Amino acid sequence: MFPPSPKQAFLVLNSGSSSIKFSVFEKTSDDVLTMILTGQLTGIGTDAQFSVKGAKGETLAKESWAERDTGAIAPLLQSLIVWITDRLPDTPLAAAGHRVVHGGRRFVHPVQVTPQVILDLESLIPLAPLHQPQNVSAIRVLAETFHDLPQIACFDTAFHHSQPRRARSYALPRELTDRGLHRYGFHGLSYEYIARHMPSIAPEIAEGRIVVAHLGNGSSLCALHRGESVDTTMGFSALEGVPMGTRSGSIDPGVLIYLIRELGMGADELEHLLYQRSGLLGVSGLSNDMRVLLESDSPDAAEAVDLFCFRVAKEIAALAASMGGIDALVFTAGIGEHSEPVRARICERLAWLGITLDATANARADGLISQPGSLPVLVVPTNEEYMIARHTADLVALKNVA
Ligand SMILES: Nc1ncnc2c1ncn2[C@@H]1O[C@H](COP(=O)(O)OP(=O)(O)O)[C@@H](O)[C@H]1O
Ligand SMILES: CC(=O)OP(=O)(O)O
Ligand SMILES: [Mg+2]
Repeated sequence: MFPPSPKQAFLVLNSGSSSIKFSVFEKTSDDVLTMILTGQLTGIGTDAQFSVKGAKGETLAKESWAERDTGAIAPLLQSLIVWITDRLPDTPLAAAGHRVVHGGRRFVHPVQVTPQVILDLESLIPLAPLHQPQNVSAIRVLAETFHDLPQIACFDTAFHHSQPRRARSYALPRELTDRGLHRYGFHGLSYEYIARHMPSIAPEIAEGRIVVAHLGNGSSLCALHRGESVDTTMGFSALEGVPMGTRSGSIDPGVLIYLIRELGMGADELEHLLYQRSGLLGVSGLSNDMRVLLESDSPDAAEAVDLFCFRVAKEIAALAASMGGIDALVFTAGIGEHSEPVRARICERLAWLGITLDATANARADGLISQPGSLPVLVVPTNEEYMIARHTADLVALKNVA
């Protein structure tokens, strides 16, 4: 008999465009990962707010970090790391795991970060300008703080690697496809978490054809068959697919040619328009936050919500067509998990697919929310941080890097 391996702690960072989500997990000798604290730094660049909860949901911190917020992510990350390390349990920190949005063609599995990996990730910044700089920044700040701490990069794009070529291709000349101008897909850690947990949540449908709607500030949908990604709405960048908080979603490329030629827009202006000024914010002229739009009586806000629901319903049907049918629909992420009216409106549009929601269950939003006899519709909370911790712990154990 080998002695049980000692406990290890893992720090997880999920750095987004305007927020950093973080968690600390503890791994016990039986390889179980338990979250011991989780928090977020939101509103970066406007009015940073810091909040942390413990394992039982108790509040450990709720502070305004507005006066240290210059919009730059590195100093905020340094403060965050100081806060976390002061409260780490006795368990030694074995590694840090990061969500990295774009893995390009090279990274199709989690990898240990090396100086070369950092350079490779930096070269992918143009493909994910809203996320990748923050992801790389988080890796650099941690490397400066903990010189010898192994860091593992886990990619949003990796889970979609299983897709057939036809789902990953654009109808472009072959030489451009061969240069990497193809569809990658994102939110893979979220879809992987859902796919892994479906067997325990709904074993009778877990191996079937499931459309997962990850609706948050960034939104995409994924067609899962036998637990693998076979198609998804985001493509080369995190712009394709449904409209999002501030992103346009799919748009006729002719519009872009028009904007360049007739309105004289340059690449930076176009990027800012499509990533930051469009989507729910652009249509409503009010906010990127679905909660604000649902509470507003402005017709433009109502139009933004309607456009969002219409486009999500259309993509659900499109992904069902990709799989030759659909056995279940799953809602997840900020809007998917928490917005009863948005789920109801999307599902109303899909009555023809055999979907009828149970209004009481939809209000409760816990597991199955459809009526008996309907195509099953579920709400499943996602947990990208757990998935990152799992990959990080597995890679550390495999390589014995800690
Ligand atoms: N109760 C709610 N009703 C409607 N929308 C909500 C609710 N709670 C959160 N949201 C939406 O979820 C979004 C954040 O989702 P999240 O998955 O955390 O996004 P991201 O990770 O992309 O930042 C917010 O912008 C907000 O619009
Ligand atoms: C890829 C992406 O859109 O991520 P997020 O939802 O965190 O913005
Ligand atoms: Mg997210």
